[in-house]
Formats: sequence, C-alpha cells, structure tokens
Amino acid sequence: MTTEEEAPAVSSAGAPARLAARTRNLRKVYGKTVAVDHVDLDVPVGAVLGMLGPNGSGKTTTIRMLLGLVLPTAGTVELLGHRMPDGAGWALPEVGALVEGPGFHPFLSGRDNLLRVAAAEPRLASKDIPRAVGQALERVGLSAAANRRYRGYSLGMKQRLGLASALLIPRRFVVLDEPTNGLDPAGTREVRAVVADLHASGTTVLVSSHLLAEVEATCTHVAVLHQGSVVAQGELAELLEAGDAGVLVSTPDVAVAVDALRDNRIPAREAPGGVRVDLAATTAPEVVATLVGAGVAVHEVRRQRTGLEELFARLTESAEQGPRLSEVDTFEEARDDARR
Ligand SMILES: Nc1ncnc2c1ncn2[C@@H]1O[C@H](COP(=O)(O)OP(=O)(O)OP(=O)(O)O)[C@@H](O)[C@H]1O
Repeated sequence: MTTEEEAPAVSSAGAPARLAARTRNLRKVYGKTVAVDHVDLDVPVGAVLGMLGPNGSGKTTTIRMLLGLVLPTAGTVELLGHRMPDGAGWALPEVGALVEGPGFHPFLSGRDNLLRVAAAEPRLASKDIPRAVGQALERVGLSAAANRRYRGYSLGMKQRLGLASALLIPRRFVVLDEPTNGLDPAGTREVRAVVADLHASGTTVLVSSHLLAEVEATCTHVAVLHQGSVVAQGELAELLEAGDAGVLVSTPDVAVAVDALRDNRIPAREAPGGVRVDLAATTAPEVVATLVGAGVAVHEVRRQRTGLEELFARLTESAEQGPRLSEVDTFEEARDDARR
C-alpha cells in the first residue's frame, strides 16, 4: 500500500516546489461559452494571491478546476506539487477551501453543520472535533449564532460558516472564493484579519475578489482576469509601481491643457485636481515644455501613484481594445510591450 511519505509529487518534473499551485494553458468551455482560456497561473508558496476580475471573468471556474471540482477542457493543474484531478487525494487534505454554495444542511444549526464537516475530516481526531469547531466559529465571529438553523442565516452568516469550514484545521493552502461577498464592513475587516493571520502563519492563500480595494489591502500578489484570460500577474508592489507612470498637472486651464497635450500625441485627461498625463510614451519635462509652449499656466506637477484601481481599469480596457495582453505570461512583458 502506498504511504503518505510515498505520495507521488510532480515537483521534480512539474511545478517548482516554490509554487503552491500552477496552471498551464488552462481552458474551460461550457457549450459556446469560453469561461477560462489559456490561463497560466502561478501561486507562490507563502503568497496571498488576489485573483481579481469583474463578474464572469472566470475566477470561480479557475478555482473549481484548481480544486478538482470541475474538469478542464484543456490544460494542466498542479496543486501542492500534485497533478489534478488525479492527485486530489494527496493535495486536498492540505487545502482548505471556501467555494460558492457550500453544501450545508438547511435544517441543522451552523455548529452542527460544522461538526458534520469536521467528522469527515481525516486529519481531525474525534476528541478534537468540538474544540476545533468552537475555535473556527469564534474565528469568523459566528459563535453567538452558532446554534441557529442554517436556513435562517443571512448571506454574510453563510459566508462566515463557509469560511469557518475552510479553517477547521491548519492547512498549507487556503482558497477563498469571494469571501467578503455579502459581508458588512465589520465582517469584511474580520476576513482581512483572518487572511493576515493565515499569511503570518506561513499558509499560502488564494482569494478571489471583484473588489480592488480588498485585494490592495490584503494581498502580496495579484492575478488580473478579464474575459477568461490572465491579463496581468505578479507581485502587488511591482504592479503598483508599474502603474506609476503618470503625473498630475495642476492648472486653471484644464481644457486647454488637455487639448495642447493631445495635439502633441501625449495621452491626457481631466482628473480631480487638474490634468492626468500618462508618461508611458513621454517625460515630465516634455509635458511641462508642451504646456508652457501652449501658454498654459502650470502651478504644480506631481508624480501620481496610479493605484490598483487605475491599473485594473487600464489593463481591462487594453484587453478589450487590444493587442491581447493575455498572450503574455507576466506583467513584466506586458509592461515592456506597452513601452515599445
Ligand atoms: N456551469 C456553468 N455552465 C455554463 N456556463 C458557466 C458555468 N459556470 C460558469 N459559466 C460561465 O463562465 C463564465 C465565467 O464564470 P465564472 O463564474 O468563472 O466567473 P467569475 O469571475 O467567478 O464571476 P463572478 O464574480 O460573477 O462569480 C461566465 O460567462 C459564466 O456564465
């Protein structure tokens, strides 16, 4: 019989050990809908990776394929070094997951539902179950409502229970699909704290969200999905820095300034506080010279951190208008392309 020590890992031939999950050329087609297309996703060990994308961009489908809940139409998935879905028996005990629509029993209380989940958890000894359940409920702020029927739970309470089931025992990898969906601001803060705790304890986390601020606040890495494809991925700080190529010009002559810059093929637009100028194809001195040459009064020129929000909008817009950014593997390449 195969023992746990002999688990067939693909690390040597496949995913480097520094990746908790890796997909290559991943594709899922439902009828005529291409839900996920050519997704090459790398989740580094120890990262909190935010999978960011608008509704319908393929986040849930990608997560379901990662966990072996849905079979890919094409491509490969490696989870903790094991090829999925064949390696599910090895990988999944190390993975806690909150995915859409966890199958809780409507007539059982939150606590009883969790006790059932815990009883099916091979790594939890029977004697440890009540304590583990109590701690998980406490951690997600559900202790007070633990004995109420699941049927009467609000969406936020259901989300909390799903999160609790992902946290029953320590895991190497935790996957959370839209964990703040339906939560109030306090609940959102609690989820952030849970993610921060997991990160501090060395757990790799993959969290999906369509909320940019959420990802910016909690993640070390980001993968941006758009229409089923990854349009950018990498370290959050790098992505933010890459989006930093812009200045804000303070001027009373906003409309004249925008026209003058655009006449000189410099991308510019009105923004709160003045005119926002994209420096991808120009420099700040050139911007100032152009404006002064056009008789525009320039009061101040400030470098502007773009923020993930602007980056996200820019990337998804360029994916729509395109050369397809999804055809590059990393944001580095996308950025280089943009500079050419
Ligand atoms: N079981 C299914 N049958 C048919 N189409 C599906 C199925 N699951 C997903 N899709 C389609 O695939 C696309 C991607 O959906 P998916 O749920 O993965 O996106 P998402 O980014 O998670 O969206 P949301 O943020 O709304 O949950 C959508 O067009 C969706 O309608």
